[in-house]
Amino acid sequence: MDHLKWISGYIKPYLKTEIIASIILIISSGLQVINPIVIGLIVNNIVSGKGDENLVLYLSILIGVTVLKIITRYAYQNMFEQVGQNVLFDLRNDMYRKIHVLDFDYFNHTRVGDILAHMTGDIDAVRHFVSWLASTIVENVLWFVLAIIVMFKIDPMLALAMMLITPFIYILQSKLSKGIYPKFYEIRESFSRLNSMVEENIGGNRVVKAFAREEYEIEKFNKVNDDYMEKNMASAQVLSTYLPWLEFFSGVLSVITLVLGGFLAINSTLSIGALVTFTNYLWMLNNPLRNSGWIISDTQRFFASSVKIRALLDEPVQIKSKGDQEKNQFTGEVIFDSVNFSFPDNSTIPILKDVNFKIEPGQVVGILGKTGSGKTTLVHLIGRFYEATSGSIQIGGKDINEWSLKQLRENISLVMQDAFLFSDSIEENLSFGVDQIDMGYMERMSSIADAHQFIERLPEGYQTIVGERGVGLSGGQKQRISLARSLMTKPAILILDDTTSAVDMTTETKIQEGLKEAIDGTTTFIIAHRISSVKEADIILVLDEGEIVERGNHETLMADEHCIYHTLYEKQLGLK
Ligand SMILES: Nc1ncnc2c1ncn2[C@@H]1O[C@H](COP(=O)(O)OP(=O)(O)OP(=O)(O)O)[C@@H](O)[C@H]1O
Repeated sequence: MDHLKWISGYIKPYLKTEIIASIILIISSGLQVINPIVIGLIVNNIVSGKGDENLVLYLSILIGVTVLKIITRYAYQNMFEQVGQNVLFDLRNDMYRKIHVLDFDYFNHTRVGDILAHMTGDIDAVRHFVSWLASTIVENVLWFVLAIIVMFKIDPMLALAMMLITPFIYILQSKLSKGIYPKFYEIRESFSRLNSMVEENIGGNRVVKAFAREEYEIEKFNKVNDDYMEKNMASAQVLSTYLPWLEFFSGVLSVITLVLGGFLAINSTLSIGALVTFTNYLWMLNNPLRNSGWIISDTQRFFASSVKIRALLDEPVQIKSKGDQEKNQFTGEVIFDSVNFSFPDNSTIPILKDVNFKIEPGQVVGILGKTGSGKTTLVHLIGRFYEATSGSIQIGGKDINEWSLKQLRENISLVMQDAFLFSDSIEENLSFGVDQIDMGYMERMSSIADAHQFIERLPEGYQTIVGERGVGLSGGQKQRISLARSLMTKPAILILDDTTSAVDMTTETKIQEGLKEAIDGTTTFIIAHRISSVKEADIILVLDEGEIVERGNHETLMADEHCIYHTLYEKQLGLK
């Protein structure tokens, strides 16, 4: 019921169409009652020897009703499909929107394949319910109820005899309903696993090939595929247990009509015409019974899919935007005051411990430290991708929570470790964060990132499509485009997370020279493993197991021969 209430919220904007379609559906179902009565009248006329009296009228009614039934059925099916498609559109939009507000943390725990399964199979189960299933349920219930009412009017005893089977039908239907729901839930789970596996294997196909693990992966896939097949077989098994019984009871109705109805007709308690009418109504009773198995199964599929979709839509967002939306001048001051951080799912393991620093606008900060020491996590806190567990962070003179997320992130450019480019033209990739494209500026930023020259050499220059459906780029080329993209937004704070790790030293020096001019006035955090990348920074922070263990500039840090920085410098120069 809860799921019905939820989906009715999505139907509400299209209530007018839904109501008109429902009225047409009721009329169409009502029309089903007429023809059996008319056929009964024709038969009675023949039996009583009245012959073709009113035959033309009766035949006209039969034809008229049949045509009307076709028209009304076409009309309401079309209208319900329209509502279904609109609901599908809105739901897909809401899910897509939700994906964009969910935290980094959600994606740390959720497989992409799961989300894709919700956005395809699950959402289609909902559309199927709104477009077809809901109206089929109403239609079948109407047929059944109308047939019973009319049958009671014609011959209460025969109708009552037919009603005797309804308790059995009810028991069968509720058993089927209870039995099939968990099966569908398991199918959806298994389908998500299957999806994730395909998605991971396509993404990681190079690793699979490099390790010659194709057979192993195929075997792994076969297991998941087997599981999916088994789950489907299990649901088919439940259906095949109950469907023959529903079929059997619908057959019993025919037997009752023929045996009891025949007996009553022989005894002249029931006219032949009434018996023929009864036999014609059998279809209105039989069909809902036969359909009920599929209807219940599809409804449970809708419920199982709704659970998945609603779990995504209701997923709590930890990082909420509290501030106002107006565009504020943003200075690049960054203050960390006793900041501690642990990941929500691993709250006992501290990742950052008592981090304190104050960075003035325009300063360049180098962050060094062993792998896993917390460098990336630290800069992720600046963009509020995670919330500090304790302590406070001030950006641009305000507590970080007082900025709206939009304001904050529009003023911060983060070049991530893995340079991700969209399957689009280079121009589109570069202008991702800006509203208006200024080609001159784009080329200048690309030159600073040492990307302009190689872009110009590509088949279609800035219009070249890159990524999945375009040309392939080297790791260093992707990094350079990604750096140019971040410069395009003229951020107050620029964060470069190992951005030049894949470029050679000469290119790195060239980029550094260009950056000096481009980032003038921009607070810049440079995470690096090479000392050459941070040597010229105003402040260098050395992290070790989440703590800042050394700080200063190149000269002051080099003064201490025993410090980590000094040792690292000598190692990188090959002196140690
Ligand atoms: N989503 C996560 N959930 C739990 N722990 C995580 C998560 N992401 C990172 N960690 C852990 O946090 C610690 C710090 O990771 P972080 O990525 O900040 O290190 P890093 O210094 O940037 O490393 P690298 O130089 O290799 O990029 C590591 O021990 C890592 O295992």
